[in-house]
Amino acid sequence: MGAPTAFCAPPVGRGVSLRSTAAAAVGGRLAAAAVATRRRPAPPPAAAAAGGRRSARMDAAGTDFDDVARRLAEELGAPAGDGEGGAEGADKAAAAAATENVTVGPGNGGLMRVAMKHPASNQEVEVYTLGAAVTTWKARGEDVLWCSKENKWDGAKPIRAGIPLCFPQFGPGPLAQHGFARIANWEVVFAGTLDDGSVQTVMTISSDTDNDVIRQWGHAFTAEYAVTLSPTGLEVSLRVVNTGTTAFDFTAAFHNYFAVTNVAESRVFGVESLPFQDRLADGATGTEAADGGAGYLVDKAVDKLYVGAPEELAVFDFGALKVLKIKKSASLPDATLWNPFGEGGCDGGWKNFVCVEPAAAADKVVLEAGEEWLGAQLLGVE
Ligand SMILES: O=P(O)(O)OC[C@H]1O[C@@H](O)[C@H](O)[C@@H](O)[C@@H]1O
Repeated sequence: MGAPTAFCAPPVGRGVSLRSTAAAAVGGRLAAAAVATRRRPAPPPAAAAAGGRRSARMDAAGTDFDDVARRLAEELGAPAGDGEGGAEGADKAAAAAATENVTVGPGNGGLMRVAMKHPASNQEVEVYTLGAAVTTWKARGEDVLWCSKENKWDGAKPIRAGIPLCFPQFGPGPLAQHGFARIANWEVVFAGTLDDGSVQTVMTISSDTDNDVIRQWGHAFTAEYAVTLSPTGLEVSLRVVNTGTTAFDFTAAFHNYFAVTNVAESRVFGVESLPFQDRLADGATGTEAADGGAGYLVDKAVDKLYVGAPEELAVFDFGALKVLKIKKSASLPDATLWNPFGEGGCDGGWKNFVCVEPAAAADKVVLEAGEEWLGAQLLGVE
């Protein structure tokens, strides 16, 4: 079968559109739901890639991920479609799938949640409008992402689970740690099935969003976050558009919490010999040791920003004999590796996660008026 090759799925399909009435959550809770079926809206017009970085809309053809996708699809018996729908019957099926595979409603703590299924590949994902937080991703019935048992689900704090979205500031700085994206209430603008059978939800925030911290940042922007399930795996992409008349800059990251059986028996591949900034040593710079292909063993606290990390990174969970793969866009040139390794850290569940976080952080992304930036990652599991 032809595995999807576009890293960022083409935004055409049928689905559930939830304009602000549905997403108009009070304190992050579901207030009302108005559901209609429509075509996925066109994205903002493409603008110049920011700061000379190339667009994150990458073609995954020819990468290991195509092999992952093919194997996954074969193993899981995904339909060998040629992507050429169009018949009336297929249209009806697609329309039905749009609602069958997507459920929108209150989740933990009554917070609004979009739950999506991709039955052909036996994957499920949950995304909350609070922080556009992907909290759960199940592949073949198993959790790939870690979720803290200490979450209160009360909207007061960012959700510690899955893929917190860090924007427009990664780490500490003038704004709250990791920026406002992970604590803002995002508006769902699309949730449904795309023409290629992928299942997607798209959420946005902008300078018009009613949020004090966004106002405090003071820049005119829109941010659109797309979460897509396809036979290839889970893809998330963040598009930021400067809608104002003056330039601004930002940093960003996908703060992946990968679930592992035991962090001390996990190895991270792709960081050997890379330059890094050590956040546990006031940002001191260094170069990671060569690991001879054995990977980085997470056997003590680590909080490093690798500068110029490769496009593909992986975590090997020896306990489960599982490989978690990340393919990141060139617009996210860096990657953080983090685990507090101890009860004194932020969460009692530290033994069961390792964070590998594609980031644009060592250098700020500069967006001139009218420009847009797109950062994306594709996660797979073997
Ligand atoms: O506790 P938070 O704000 O979610 O951050 C968790 C960690 O996130 C990582 O990305 C940072 O590198 C760490 O320094 C930080 O401790």
